[in-house]
Amino acid sequence: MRLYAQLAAMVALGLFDGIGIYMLAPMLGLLGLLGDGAGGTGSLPFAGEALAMLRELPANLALPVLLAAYVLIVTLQSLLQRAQSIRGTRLQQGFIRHLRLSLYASLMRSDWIFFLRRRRSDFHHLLTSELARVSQATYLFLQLASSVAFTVIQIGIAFWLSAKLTAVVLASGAAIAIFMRRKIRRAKEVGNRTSELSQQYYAGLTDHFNGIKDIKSNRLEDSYLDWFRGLTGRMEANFIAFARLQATTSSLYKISSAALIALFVYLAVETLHVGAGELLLIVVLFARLWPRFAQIQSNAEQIGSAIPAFRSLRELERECAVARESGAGDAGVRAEGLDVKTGIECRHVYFKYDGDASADYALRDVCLRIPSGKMTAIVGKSGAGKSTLVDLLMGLLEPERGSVLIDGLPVTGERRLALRHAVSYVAQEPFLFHESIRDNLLAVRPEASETELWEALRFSASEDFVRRLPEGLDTVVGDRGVRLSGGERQRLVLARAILRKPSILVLDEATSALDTENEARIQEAIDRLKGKMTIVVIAHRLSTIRGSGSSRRHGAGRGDRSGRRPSGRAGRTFRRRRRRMAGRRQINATARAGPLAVNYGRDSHASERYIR
Ligand SMILES: Nc1ncnc2c1ncn2[C@@H]1O[C@H](COP(=O)(O)OP(=O)(O)OP(=O)(O)O)[C@@H](O)[C@H]1O
Repeated sequence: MRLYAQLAAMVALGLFDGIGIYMLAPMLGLLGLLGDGAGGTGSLPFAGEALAMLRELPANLALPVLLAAYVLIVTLQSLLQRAQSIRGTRLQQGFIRHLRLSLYASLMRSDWIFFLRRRRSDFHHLLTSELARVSQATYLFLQLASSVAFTVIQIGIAFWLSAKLTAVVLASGAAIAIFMRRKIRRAKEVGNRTSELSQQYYAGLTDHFNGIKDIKSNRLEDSYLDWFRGLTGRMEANFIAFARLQATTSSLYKISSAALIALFVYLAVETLHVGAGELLLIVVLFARLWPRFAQIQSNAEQIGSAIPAFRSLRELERECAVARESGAGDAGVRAEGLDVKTGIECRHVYFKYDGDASADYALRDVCLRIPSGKMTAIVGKSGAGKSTLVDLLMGLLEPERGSVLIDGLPVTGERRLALRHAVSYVAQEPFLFHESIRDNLLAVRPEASETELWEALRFSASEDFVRRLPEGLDTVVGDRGVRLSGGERQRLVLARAILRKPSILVLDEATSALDTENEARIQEAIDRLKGKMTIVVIAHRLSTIRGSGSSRRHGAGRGDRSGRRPSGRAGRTFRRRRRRMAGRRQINATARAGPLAVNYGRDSHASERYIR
């Protein structure tokens, strides 16, 4: 509706402008510059009548009345123009915000695998640079619509004044427009290149600043500078190519305009014998119209160059729609956290990252059970698939075959979201927002009280160091928490995870950056959580898990709690199992408090063993 109102305003503006110009005729007639006869105002519709009416007024009033009418028309036109320009900006910004929102929401609702397959910098690029190009193009589109409406009205007026002359001008205009279509195609090519180059620019910058420590410590600055110099050179050349294209079309329009006016005057005077009033108005109209043609062309070129950016945005939105998580953002679906009563189970789960048939499985035929309210550790060497397994357990990934069950029910659709609502995850590389410690903690539970914040900090052995900071809870942690040590970051992220009071706590090598003392404190705290929540711990080595020396250690290829190899019957079983597992990639999951151990190898049949 707003767009239609805007178009109606554009038409009105064109009419006002035409009337303004048309008023020149009686004005000139009144001043005696145009005759009354067929060659003067007499040849113009209404102009002769208007002049006759003005002449009936007292002599000293005619000119002021005419001038006042002129000022009124121009004032109305300006007021309309003002309203139209504000409405135009509203329309443009409304459209851009809608695009921004729908793209961001689509990204947020896409599944995890979608993010694993895409480069993050592409999202930044699309949501900033490409969106800015689309925003500019939207503004130009409105301007173009306004120019077209204006032009059509003025051509209508010109037709009314002199159909023959207008037909000549329009035919020339059409010929030029056909010729100029090539320029619009060329503008699209330049636009494609702009998209590619700015995508490379964003991706490069993101990578380089993420890896700035490596660059600085390995003295790689010069090679990155060379890359930057090369890319910015190409961007500059591309920009100049576009400016050249625009300058060429603009000068072509100007030259053709001069040639046309010359032809036009010649035809009017020598062949068509047009009257002076008519000729004057048509020349004024076209002198004003021609720049509009040029502007339409220039706008069309710029819009053409932004079309690739618009296409990329639509394409991303389409991809997000395909990757949309079921239940995510649906009206009425309110994900409440699941309460795990008996446990989480994997039944013959297969998973691979690449959809390709020849791609290797990251997990093959995995069966395991994680009892609720206890702590389960998943142990295996690097690349064994621990993180993948945990992502499946958290409902971030879906198995290609097999199923993940909570309390015996498969995790699909809404239950997947509910499961994630119940999980607190502490990643291998802890992430903190560039905000205060308080804000970082409140991000997961805005209603948490000061006491709860300190409790969580105490739990994660962070209380002492936070109290020592000059601004305490209000200390800003820096970009990704750069102002804190790795261990401090890990402890804060752990505090944040606990603050959510999850029913499942997943710790992915969460104590790897801690010294022995702090690790022991955290493990004591985790011990206290047992029975209150289900805890899943990922570790490279069994030794990472507290009490591996003092508690039971399970899994093929390992000795008993004293570190000695078992002898007798147990020893034979132990050696047999070790031989069977030799050469296989394996994961051992040990339940400290429970009797569960899981062993499986990439090429073996999954086996689930209960020890004791
Ligand atoms: N995003 C991904 N795309 C493709 N393959 C992946 C991806 N992430 C992991 N993989 C592959 O899946 C396998 C298991 O990886 P995963 O990260 O689960 O192992 P991990 O046991 O957690 O390793 P680490 O202890 O080193 O973190 C590896 O072979 C890895 O190369």
